[in-house]
Amino acid sequence: MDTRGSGYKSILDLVNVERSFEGFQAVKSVNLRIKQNEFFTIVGPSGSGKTTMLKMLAGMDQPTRGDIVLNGQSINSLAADQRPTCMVFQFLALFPHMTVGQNIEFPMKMRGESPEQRQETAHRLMAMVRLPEDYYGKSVMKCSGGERQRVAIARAFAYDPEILLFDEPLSAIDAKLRKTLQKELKELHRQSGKTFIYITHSLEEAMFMSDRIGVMCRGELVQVGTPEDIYMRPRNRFVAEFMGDTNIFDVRALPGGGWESKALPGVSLTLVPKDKELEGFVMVRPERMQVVLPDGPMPDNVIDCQVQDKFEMGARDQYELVFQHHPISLELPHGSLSEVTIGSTLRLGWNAADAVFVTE
Ligand SMILES: Nc1ncnc2c1ncn2[C@@H]1O[C@H](COP(=O)(O)OP(=O)(O)OP(=O)(O)O)[C@@H](O)[C@H]1O
Repeated sequence: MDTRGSGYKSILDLVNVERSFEGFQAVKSVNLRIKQNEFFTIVGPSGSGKTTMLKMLAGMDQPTRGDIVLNGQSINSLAADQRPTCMVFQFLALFPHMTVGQNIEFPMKMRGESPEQRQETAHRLMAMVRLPEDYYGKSVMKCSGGERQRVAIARAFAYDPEILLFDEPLSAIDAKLRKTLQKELKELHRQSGKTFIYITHSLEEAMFMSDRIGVMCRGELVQVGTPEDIYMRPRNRFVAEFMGDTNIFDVRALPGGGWESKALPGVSLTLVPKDKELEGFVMVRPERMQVVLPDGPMPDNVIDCQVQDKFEMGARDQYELVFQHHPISLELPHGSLSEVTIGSTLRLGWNAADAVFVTE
């Protein structure tokens, strides 16, 4: 699939990039154009080829076919240390016997910068990643996980790369600190003007941080788009289901008008087809389902469901229901339906505009 697009300045172009391991294609003919200063996130199930992609961009692995083009020049044959990229890992490769300052200064030392120059830059980078000034002489072994991650990010910036590559940098960090670091990384991206390419298993993190998201499945880049595109306008059923809970119904146009679904027998549906399709699947996100009240507005589609379970998820409540035997998901702000009991009947509905056509 060609997801290169046009009309903007790209820093990195992947042209038919493939990587095979003894006949097994871990990455299949990927075409992608990454914009300068973009925050681009790759998501996908385990084994879908995300790390293999990132390693090829870093020069730690080579494509078996295709070209990686940086600022218009192929960099396939450039070694990792000659590329303007730097990788930040989940299990950060800091030097344990060194101080925070020495770790951050390492790339500058390799470049032969003077101790004064190095120290000045190290302090500037420490301030940038919000490390206290007196941490300069502290052993990294005495830093917390979050502080070490900040040291690793500061050191990555000390290489002064054009592109920073992040392989799940926050996955080993607890939820509260992760949220803080996500905000800081986003701000760092904005301030630095560098291009970030990021891998995460957290869809929430991807949605929160990225300008665009690329979804991988079995080595293929199946969709590239803004977080809203990917969540609300998934290209196929895999992306719809991977990017969050969803209701999926098979649908067919009826000869006399209206639609039917095997999943919802006896219900005549109102839908707005994409591209004059006569059958396929539609997706309705659980938060787009509405509870139909006797004196409230009537959505285009209405079904009576039985409540099977309720899960309180902080600010949101999730409900599992069934229409006959078909599972239905509903998500509401916490406390919206305090009187509903398990086993009771709830009238749900959705508007035609909230049902998105997806291919198999
Ligand atoms: N050096 C290798 N030799 C053989 N197979 C490999 C090698 N590296 C990766 N693979 C295979 O390529 C596929 C993609 O691996 P990759 O690590 O890129 O996936 P991933 O999407 O990053 O997974 P995860 O989310 O679990 O980290 C997997 O099936 C993996 O076993």
